[in-house]
Amino acid sequence: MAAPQLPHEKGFHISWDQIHRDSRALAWRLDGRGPGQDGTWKAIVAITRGGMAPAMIIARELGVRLVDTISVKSYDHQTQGEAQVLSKPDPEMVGDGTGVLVIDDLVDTGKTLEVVRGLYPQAHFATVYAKPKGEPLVDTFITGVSQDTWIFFPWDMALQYVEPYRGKD
Ligand SMILES: O=P(O)(O)OC[C@H]1O[C@H](OP(=O)(O)OP(=O)(O)O)[C@H](O)[C@@H]1O
Ligand SMILES: Nc1nc2[nH]cnc2c(=O)[nH]1
Ligand SMILES: [Mg+2]
Repeated sequence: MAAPQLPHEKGFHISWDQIHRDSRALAWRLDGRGPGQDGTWKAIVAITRGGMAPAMIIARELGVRLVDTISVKSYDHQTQGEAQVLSKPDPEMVGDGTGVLVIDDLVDTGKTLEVVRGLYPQAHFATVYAKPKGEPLVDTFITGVSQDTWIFFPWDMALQYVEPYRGKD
């Protein structure tokens, strides 16, 4: 989990309940848009690690049983981040990506999707959240957030005590 790299004025804190609701909404948005019979999708590939949670929900909603992952690690250089593929899904299952849904939790700069799209040009790329710079790289997303927003996912957070607004009683 990369620490916020750019000055991010805003935080967008997502609960488990909200990521579940938004992932379900993405599933409904994707339903019937695949190349298969009745618009079905052949398989789902989750981009690790953030894409695995939405992918599980979408696979369950759309009845997709072929689910695999592509492991991608973003490096943070002084100048720019780049994404490196650590492991790939089963080539028999994925081929050029035809009928495959590639799922991630969010697209920010688009660097991750750019790399994966190069491998599977025929796949359909979907994320739950998108920032403006990454929007050209994604085919379907649910909620747009501003470029200066850092999205906090439930797996990155814990419930904690906060002081009363008016200080100690
Ligand atoms: O559009 P980009 O600028 O490439 O950023 C988007 C990617 O960054 C986050 O993953 P991260 O690299 O933090 O790894 P993780 O999902 O394993 O936590 C997020 O889950 C996306 O995969
Ligand atoms: N958690 C999280 N990871 C990111 N990676 C790139 N942008 C983001 C973001 O806004 N939130
Ligand atoms: Mg990720």
